Amino acid sequence: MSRSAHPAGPRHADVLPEGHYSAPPADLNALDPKVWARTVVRDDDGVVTVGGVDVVTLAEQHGTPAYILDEADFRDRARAWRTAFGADADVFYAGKAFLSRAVVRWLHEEGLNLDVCSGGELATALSAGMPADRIAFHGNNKSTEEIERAVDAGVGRIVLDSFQEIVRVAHVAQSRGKRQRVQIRITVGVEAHTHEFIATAHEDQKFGIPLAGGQAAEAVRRALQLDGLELIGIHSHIGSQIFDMSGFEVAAHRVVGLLKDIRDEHGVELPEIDLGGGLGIAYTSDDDPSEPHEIAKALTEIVTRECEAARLRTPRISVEPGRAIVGPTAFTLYEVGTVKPLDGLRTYVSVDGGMSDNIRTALYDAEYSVALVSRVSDAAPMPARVVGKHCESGDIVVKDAFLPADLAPGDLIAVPATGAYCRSMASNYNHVLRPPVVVVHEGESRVVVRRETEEDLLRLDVG
Ligand SMILES: Cc1ncc(COP(=O)(O)O)c(C=O)c1O
Ligand SMILES: N[C@@H](CCCC[NH3+])C(=O)O
Repeated sequence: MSRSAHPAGPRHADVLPEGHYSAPPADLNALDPKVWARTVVRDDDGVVTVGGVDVVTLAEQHGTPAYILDEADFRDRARAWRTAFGADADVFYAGKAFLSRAVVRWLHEEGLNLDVCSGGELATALSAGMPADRIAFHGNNKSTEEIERAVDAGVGRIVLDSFQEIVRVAHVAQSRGKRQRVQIRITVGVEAHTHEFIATAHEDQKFGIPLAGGQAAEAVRRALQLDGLELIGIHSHIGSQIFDMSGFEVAAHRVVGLLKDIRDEHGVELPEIDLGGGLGIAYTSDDDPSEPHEIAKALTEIVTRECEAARLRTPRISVEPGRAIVGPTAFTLYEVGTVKPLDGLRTYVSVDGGMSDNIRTALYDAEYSVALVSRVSDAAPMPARVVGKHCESGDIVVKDAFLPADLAPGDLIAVPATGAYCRSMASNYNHVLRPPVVVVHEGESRVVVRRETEEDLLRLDVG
């Protein structure tokens, strides 16, 4: 790594630029355990290590940018969810957050189930040995071919999302002489306290069947009549990156209300209720997420209380955390390419990736943290913006950050909490190659998803 001198010029502003800046952190070299994977520490020589491997070695061996995933942390968090919910509930990891065969094996070993939402995720899950009966198949527009594959594989449940799908799944199951276990996803009319694009239980959006106007009750009526379906429960997912449990409380109240109506109308008590995922994680030191045992206790109490009030047997609960398991377990390692101080504004730090490896900042105005990880620095904090290499001014990875004023090309910086929805939403914009996922564990690193190559891109271009 070369380290060239930066041009003279203001490297820290007296007046902070517009944005979400608070006072600079007391110690820029400190790594807040809230946002970093659990085995991350700074060595005596100032270099950050994770899983016992230092970031300079990781960059040399695997290149940058790279997603670095802490296996021990992933397993710990998965196990904590499993233990918190206990034997009377099921935890389905939401594969959309990040899925690879290694992840599927860890989930299997740690006793979790898996939520998939496309044929591609289903194929990954099955190819890595996840038993089909522990897979839930989601999606608001599953193709007939995807439904056939799911039914043929014997998935444990298909979550029905529309009236058309009720008929399609019943038809496919019946044509195979099967009875497919299904849940119906409903929208309960909750405005979750999160970004508009990731809230999913208000009525004016594409997911689920509205409770309002009796549509959900009608969907249940139809599903109960079809021989190809075994209706096992009702599903609700209210959104993502949520800290406030009150949305789940309202959702549980309304789902249980529907279970009661079903009992009264059909004389059937559906045995399961799925409250989806959506639990928030810390992206910056300002975020305070709950622990899995607190979430499990709160959700179980809400459902039990609502069922007692409705004189229903408490159904088996399932949840679908994605971000809360994988999000904190990884960071993205970048090399600084250019450092551009803009007078009276801030310093633009360009890295070798960008919106193609993390679209969340551009898409949701998401906030991230960042730290210099290849060395320590005693330099003053400078207001900075970490940007990528794409031909797009919105190509921002970390919008408002402080980095040390002596930051220079060749330094390694890392953005924590990028385990969820970064690799899984990565693109090839500008034909930039998607980074690898490197797993670190007990002093070893290994690639579980390799870096894309130009040959990969050219192979797709058959014209
Ligand atoms: C149905 C369903 N379940 C689970 C999840 C996982 O959400 P999160 O990663 O926020 O826990 C999602 C995504 O929002 C989802 O749509
Ligand atoms: N992809 C989103 C969340 C949507 C999750 C799936 N419904 C994110 O990065 O926050």
